[in-house]
Amino acid sequence: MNTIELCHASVRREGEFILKDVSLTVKEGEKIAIIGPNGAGKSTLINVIARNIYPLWKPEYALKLFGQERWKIEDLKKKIGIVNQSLSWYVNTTYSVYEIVLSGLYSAIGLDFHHKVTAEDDKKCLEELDRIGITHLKDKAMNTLSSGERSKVLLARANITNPSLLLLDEASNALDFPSRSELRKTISKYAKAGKTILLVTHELSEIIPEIDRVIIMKNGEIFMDGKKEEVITERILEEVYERKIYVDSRDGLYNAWC
Ligand SMILES: Nc1ncnc2c1ncn2[C@@H]1O[C@H](COP(=O)(O)OP(=O)(O)OP(=O)(O)O)[C@@H](O)[C@H]1O
Repeated sequence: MNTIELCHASVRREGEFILKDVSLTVKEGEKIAIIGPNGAGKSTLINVIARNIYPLWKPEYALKLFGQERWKIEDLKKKIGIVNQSLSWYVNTTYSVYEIVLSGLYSAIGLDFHHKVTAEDDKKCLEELDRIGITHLKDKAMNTLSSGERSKVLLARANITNPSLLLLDEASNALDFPSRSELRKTISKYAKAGKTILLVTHELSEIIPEIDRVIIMKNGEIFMDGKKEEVITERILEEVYERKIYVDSRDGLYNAWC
């Protein structure tokens, strides 16, 4: 089964197309990295898939998720875990880390009087905090955390429903070296558990060995989509970024600089 079938998605903002007729099929269990210059449309694509943004209507436009076009949004949200920079702003509140992670179960940001927290929900939250290594932050207010700590909370929140699709848009924002390494290991575990993963990143070193497909976006379009070894080359990256790029790889991980 395909987890994502997106056909002919276009998004226009302020008179400009920021996504231009993009089509994308992702098979169940696939792990994909999406790279490309700033402003290329990566986050827009992720937001279209998460149904946070609705593309221009045209007869050929379609978005099927998990084989279905129509979804009750609350059911869909439980199947998709998302980390992005907008969420990073939204969670910057006086809610505690525990409340923010737990509220992922209810597709909310923070707890409200109508959220009935069960013992099972509490257990899931504590497990997730432990998995990401942030149990010690449990009672801290979100607006007192460092950026890196906030990124870890978002990752825990994204996974609390045990979603089968993870959309990770610059999830490693502000993480230090050891935390990045931990993040790689965590994503690797999610990958081995069979989850479908779309990882948007500027850091090629985050493209874990389990990711074998890489999509490059440029100017609102898919510039290239293929096997990691064929896409991450100096020649292709130079064409995309329009400058001299050096690529190195070690132990299955890549690094690029210019
Ligand atoms: N609401 C909006 N109104 C106007 N322009 C927008 C809006 N949202 C996005 N854009 C523009 O669309 C383009 C694509 O944005 P998007 O965030 O998808 O890029 P990106 O590839 O994720 O970039 P980055 O790597 O910098 O995060 C950018 O030029 C951005 O300025």
